[in-house]
Amino acid sequence: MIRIENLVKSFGAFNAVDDISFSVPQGAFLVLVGPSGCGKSTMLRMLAGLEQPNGGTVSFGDRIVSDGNRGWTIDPAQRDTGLVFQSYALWPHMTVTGNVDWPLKVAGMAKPDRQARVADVLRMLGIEHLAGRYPNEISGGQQQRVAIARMIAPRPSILLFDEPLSNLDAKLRVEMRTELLRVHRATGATSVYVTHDQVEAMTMASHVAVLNHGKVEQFGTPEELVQTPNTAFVATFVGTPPANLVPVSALSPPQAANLPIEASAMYRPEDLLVSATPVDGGLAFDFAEASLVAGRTMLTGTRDNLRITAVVDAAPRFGVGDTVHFILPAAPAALFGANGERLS
Ligand SMILES: Nc1ncnc2c1ncn2[C@@H]1O[C@H](COP(=O)(O)OP(=O)(O)OP(=O)(O)O)[C@@H](O)[C@H]1O
Repeated sequence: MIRIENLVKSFGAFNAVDDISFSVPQGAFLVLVGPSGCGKSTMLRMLAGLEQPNGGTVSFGDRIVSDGNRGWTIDPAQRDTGLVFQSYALWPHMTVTGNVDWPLKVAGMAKPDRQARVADVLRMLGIEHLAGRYPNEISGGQQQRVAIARMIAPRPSILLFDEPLSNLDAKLRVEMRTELLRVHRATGATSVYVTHDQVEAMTMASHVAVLNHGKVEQFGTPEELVQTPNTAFVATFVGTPPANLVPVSALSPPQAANLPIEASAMYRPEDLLVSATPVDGGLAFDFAEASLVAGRTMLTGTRDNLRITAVVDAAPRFGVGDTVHFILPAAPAALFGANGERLS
């Protein structure tokens, strides 16, 4: 189990991590997701013991490993964690085997045990045929597999990943997500995974912490975040495509009736319809783009600073310069106040 209580990390007067608390059970796949600068990497570095918190605690199981209130933290090497970064950071002068063997050697494992363990993890990552190659003789995706093999070889009980797939091309990223989850399950470890990509978060996580400005906007399962977003930020950050948020002041009279004028209404893309001709209660937007998604059409319109997306079974063909009329359901799926808090 990982328990984080009232964790704070400040750089000067600025709180990069601002009083964060949550816990996940053993075996969880926790994803920390949020926009650039929200404090994800700082959180992960505190879990790894690379950064000393200024307040609060981090516990692994029953053991407190960092205590910001008392000003101490257990050394990274003594925390039973493994860390993989975006850059693979393999040792260039060592072969794949040498790289994966190194942490076992440092841990004082006997040679025959090391050989067996290296063979095991190379097989687990599907890279046994690369054992004798040097890092500059293998691809980026293969290097990342080696980095992951090196991390799991000493059997850490907590696996920490900092944007591990961001250097890979789109197709490989999708394949590696599945691979990583397989490795996570095979090791039985608890994983913490940092990404700014909400799709990665929603497809991989058992638990998600959505961070924004050093705070947790919402903590929950991917389903909870999509079905019941607590804030306007979460509503428009998660989901493929994310929900639409329309200021009540921009709605047509039938939809706006009885809603507070300063609020924003949430509509799910799959609850909207589109029309090429004006419709009572419809909202007129400039056509922006359309694409096919699993046999349905995803259609986006823009107007001033507003953007709205519908996913529909069939849509007329629109071109640049056309007006699209979006038809909203009678009531929004959720309502958020001016400061982003959920009203209903
Ligand atoms: N050593 C440091 N000194 C001063 N400020 C720092 C330091 N490390 C991080 N910060 C600041 O703390 C905030 C959080 O940084 P962090 O790297 O944790 O964000 P992040 O969510 O991981 O962002 P990204 O997705 O861009 O990597 C940022 O505003 C950053 O500028």
